[in-house]
Parts: sequence; C-alpha cells; structure tokens
Amino acid sequence: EMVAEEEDTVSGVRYGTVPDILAFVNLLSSMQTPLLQHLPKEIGVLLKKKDMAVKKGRYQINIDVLLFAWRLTYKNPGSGLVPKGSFGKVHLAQDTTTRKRMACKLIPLENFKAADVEFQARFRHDNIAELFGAVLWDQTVHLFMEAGEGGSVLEKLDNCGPMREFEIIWVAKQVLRGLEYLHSHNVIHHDIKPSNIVLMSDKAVLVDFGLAVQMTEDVYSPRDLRGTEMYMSPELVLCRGHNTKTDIYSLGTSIIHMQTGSPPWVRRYPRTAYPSYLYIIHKQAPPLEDIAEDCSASMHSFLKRCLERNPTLRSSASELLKDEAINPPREDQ
Ligand SMILES: Nc1nnc(-c2c[nH]c3ncc(-c4c[nH]c5ccccc45)cc23)o1
Repeated sequence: EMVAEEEDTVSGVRYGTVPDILAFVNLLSSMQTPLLQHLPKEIGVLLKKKDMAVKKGRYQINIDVLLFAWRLTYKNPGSGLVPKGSFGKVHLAQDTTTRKRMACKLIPLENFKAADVEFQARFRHDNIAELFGAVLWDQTVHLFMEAGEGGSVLEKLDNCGPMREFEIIWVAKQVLRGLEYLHSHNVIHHDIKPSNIVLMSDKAVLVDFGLAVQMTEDVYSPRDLRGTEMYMSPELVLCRGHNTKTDIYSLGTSIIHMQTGSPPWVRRYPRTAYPSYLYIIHKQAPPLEDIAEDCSASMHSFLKRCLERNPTLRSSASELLKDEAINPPREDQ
C-alpha cells in the first residue's frame, strides 16, 4: 500500500489550509514539467470544503466542476505593456454537487508563477477576490476564485459607456478599502485598472495579483516595468523606486476612464500616433485635462489628490476614504 499511499498523496485533490495551498503552488512552480507530464489524474488543494465536493481524491474538470466560457479570453492590450501578470482565460465554473459558482483562471503550467496565488491566499479581504483552490489538470493550473458575475468595470464601460458619478463613487470606495488593506501590509498591486476591478451584486473586488509585490523597505526598486502604461504613475515610469502610492495614481486614471469612457491621454494623443505613452506620462503634468467636463467639484478635487505628481504629497487610501467626494451628504439629511 506504500505505492498506493504515495500515489494518493501526489495524485489526489485534497482539502487544505492556506499553508497547504502555498506549499502546493510552490511545488508546481519549482517542479520540472516533465515530472508533472505523466500524472494520471489531477492534483490540487481546495480551501472551501462546503463549496467544492472532492470525491475520493478526485475533482475532475467537466465532471465534478463544469467550466463555461465567459467570453473572457483576454484581448491583447492595445498600447499597454503585455501584462507580465498571470493573464489567461477566466471561465465561469460551477461545482456539480454544491452548485457553487466560481471564477476559474486557467494558466498553462509553464507560465505559472506562485506569486499569482500567494497574495490572494495570504491576504484575505472583502474587496479582494477570494481564492478557493488550485488544481493542476492537463498541464494547466486551474485557480478557483470568488466570481464577479457582473463582469469587470472595463466590460461595463465597453457595453454601457461612461459611468455616472454615483456608480464611480461606489466602485472607488470598494477599491480604496481593498487598497487600504493591501497597503497596510506593504503590498503594491501594480495593475489597478478597470479590467482588474470586477463587480458583484453587493461589492467590487480587485483581481489579478500576478504583478503584486510586498515591499520590504519603504521604497520598491523595480527590476522591470510592471503594469499597464495608460494607468502608470510618473514615478513608476521613471523606474527610480516607488511605493504603494502608485496604486492610488492608477485608481485616479481608472476613475478618468470610468467617467469619460477612455483612459487618460488617448484623446489628446491618439494611440495611432503614439505607440507608447511612457514619455508623455513622464514629461507632462498629471492628466487633469482628461477629467470629465461634468465632473463634480468634489470629485475633481478627489482626483487631484489621486493624481498628485509627487507620491509623498499624494493622498493614501486611508486619507481618501475620508474625502467628501466619496462620502456625499445623503440628500434626505
Ligand atoms: N485576471 C483575473 N484574475 N482573476 C480574475 C477573476 C477572479 N474572479 C473573477 N470574476 C470575474 C471576472 C471577469 C472579468 N471580466 C469578466 C467579464 C464577464 C464576466 C466575468 C468577468 C474575473 C475574475 O480575473
């Protein structure tokens, strides 16, 4: 039974805790693929006993859990950097026993990095998409997560056009709560943008931690340029060290996108003429000109706080959560 035992531990899907899933994903990213080539069955660790029904060490795709296309194949970004983060196809998934609906991101094993999972496993917050489990099947890592069935803010913008201010306030508040939590742990998301904010009926959550880093000092000196150009802060583009404040700037540029339907810069500097915006972001003052004409005075001053060029003077998530723009006095008071 030694062999059977060995076979079971390596080849099964089991319930586990956060340390178990971290050990599993580190095993995946360190193991050579040939070793994993001949695995007869799926292997993995699931965190949610009540939502995901493992049967005798099996959690078979298309049997125990069904995957549906969310027509979510990631369009190649326009002028932005090819996302170094964990990108790939995100499907809607449904456990056939519990009916639990989840998001399932498929990452080819050769592209998989433990970082994709580490942050979502280690940092839990209402406004961060929760990780439910990781399963390796057919050379592909399947990450099961909390599903934003309302889609991403980018899809909403593409389908419904610019958002109204009260909707933007609702999203901004949720994103700031998630950022306040991440930044309190010195974690920089590095890719705050409309397509990484997904919507549920009662909240919005941040997704895609493939570019996230945890700062050990109070400045992060990048080895590479991380993020998507249009939303990048001047200090990040300069590549001389930055900190969590870069996410606040990206929230500001994302709000401009939400209120006008376009990211900053592109209307004044058409993508056809400008293959890259890095120089513009570096040379020009922050894109206050791209703020919507019908933007309220309070939201305008909120955006000035987000887009402050000097990160030291730029407001933090905690400070912005107190701003009157996102705490409008209720009409009836
Ligand atoms: N890059 C990435 N990493 N993790 C996620 C993710 C976790 N939970 C999710 N829930 C929904 C969506 C989603 C994005 N666009 C959509 C359009 C329609 C329907 C759903 C969506 C994406 C996720 O995304």
